[in-house]
Amino acid sequence: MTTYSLLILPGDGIGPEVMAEVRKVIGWFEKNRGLSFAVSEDLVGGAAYDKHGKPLADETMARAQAADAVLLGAVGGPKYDNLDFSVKPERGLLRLRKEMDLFANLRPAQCFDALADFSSLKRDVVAGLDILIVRELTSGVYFGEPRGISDDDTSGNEGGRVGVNTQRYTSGEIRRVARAAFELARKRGNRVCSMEKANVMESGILWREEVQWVHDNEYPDVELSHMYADNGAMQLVRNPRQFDVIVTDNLFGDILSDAAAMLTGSLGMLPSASLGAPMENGRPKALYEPVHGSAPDIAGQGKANPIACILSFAMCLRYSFDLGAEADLLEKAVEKVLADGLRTGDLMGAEGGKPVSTAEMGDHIVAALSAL
Ligand SMILES: NC(=O)c1ccc[n+]([C@@H]2O[C@H](COP(=O)([O-])OP(=O)(O)OC[C@H]3O[C@@H](n4cnc5c(N)ncnc54)[C@H](O)[C@@H]3O)[C@@H](O)[C@H]2O)c1
Ligand SMILES: CC(C)[C@H](C(=O)O)[C@@H](O)C(=O)O
Ligand SMILES: [Mg+2]
Repeated sequence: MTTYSLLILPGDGIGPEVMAEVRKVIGWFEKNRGLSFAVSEDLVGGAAYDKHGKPLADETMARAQAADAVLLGAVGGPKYDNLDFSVKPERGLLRLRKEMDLFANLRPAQCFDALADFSSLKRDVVAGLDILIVRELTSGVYFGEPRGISDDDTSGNEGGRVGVNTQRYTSGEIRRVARAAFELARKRGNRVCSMEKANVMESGILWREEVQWVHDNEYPDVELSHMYADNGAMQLVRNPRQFDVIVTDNLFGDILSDAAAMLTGSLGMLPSASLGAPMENGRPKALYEPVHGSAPDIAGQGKANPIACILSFAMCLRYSFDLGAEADLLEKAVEKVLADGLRTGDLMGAEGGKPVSTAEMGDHIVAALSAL
């Protein structure tokens, strides 16, 4: 029997709360489906800073590199907002992404039928929505050099300081994430829309040209369109179902995926997979995490929606372990509890529903797994 090694990094705020529910799901698959996971747990973000004085210890980084897959909750919180930039909780997450070279961040936004009335958009606009944002995750303005804050403003204007970040992309970085998007599109609706700002940024011009090059040379069968990212944001809200796969850079992908989250009803619904190149065993380097953050406003109150984190584990089953049937089952269990009207606070609207806590939602999903 194959044993899959999983490193769990719950992190901060609601991270540990939602990850506890994923643990229940993992336990269910071990007991009922004969799967075997070697699960270990470690610290990231503020929790790691409290213990080690940095948001990711080198030993944790090494364990992440060695694991078959990493599951992460969330990092950050007001307690750490005034720390030096180099040790902020978010730097721990960015180090994992960069050093594991997780260049393709898959952020699917699906609207479950039971939540179509709950979205801030009309049911007609979001019902049946199933789009996939592929966000480049290891380059762009998040990592470009030069960067920093200096006293170099010589214009004579007040303050005198300058903040600098650099948007930088190479052909290779663009081509590899474009390939990931085209591959995924072939398994879905066979359409890719690439978003950048080629009208104002040279990096956007290169992005457009390289995505087109990959298309023309390697994926001519996939339908490709290009859109400016600001228009893309508008189109996502106007008519999101026009899209199948969206491929975009690190910063635009961050923003567009939060916007896409609200199409599904709540940020608490959106999972993600961050994938790199295949390891020796053929599996991609991978980290799975909800799109949402540590939600300090509701942390410690049992209010967090664990579905984004649980669906991230479904993505882990599918993309790291090739367990598509198990992933489908878990997604169906989520669909069932939503159809049964169970709602964490973020999903409670005028149409009502049965209010449940984080732990109760996890219990119901596990019960649904047994019932399906
Ligand atoms: N991947 C990550 O770890 C990640 C992602 C985004 C933000 N952050 C960090 O989290 C902290 C808070 O950031 P923020 O407030 O901008 O974003 P956030 O995603 O934490 O919260 C935004 C809003 O959504 C709600 N929300 C988020 N997840 C939810 C869930 N599962 N269930 C119910 N409601 C949920 C929150 O209560 C809040 O009102 C910051 O330190 C930020 O840097 C971390
Ligand atoms: C916490 C932060 C570093 C992160 C990002 O900006 O990538 C988050 O917003 C995300 O969407 O995963
Ligand atoms: Mg974000």
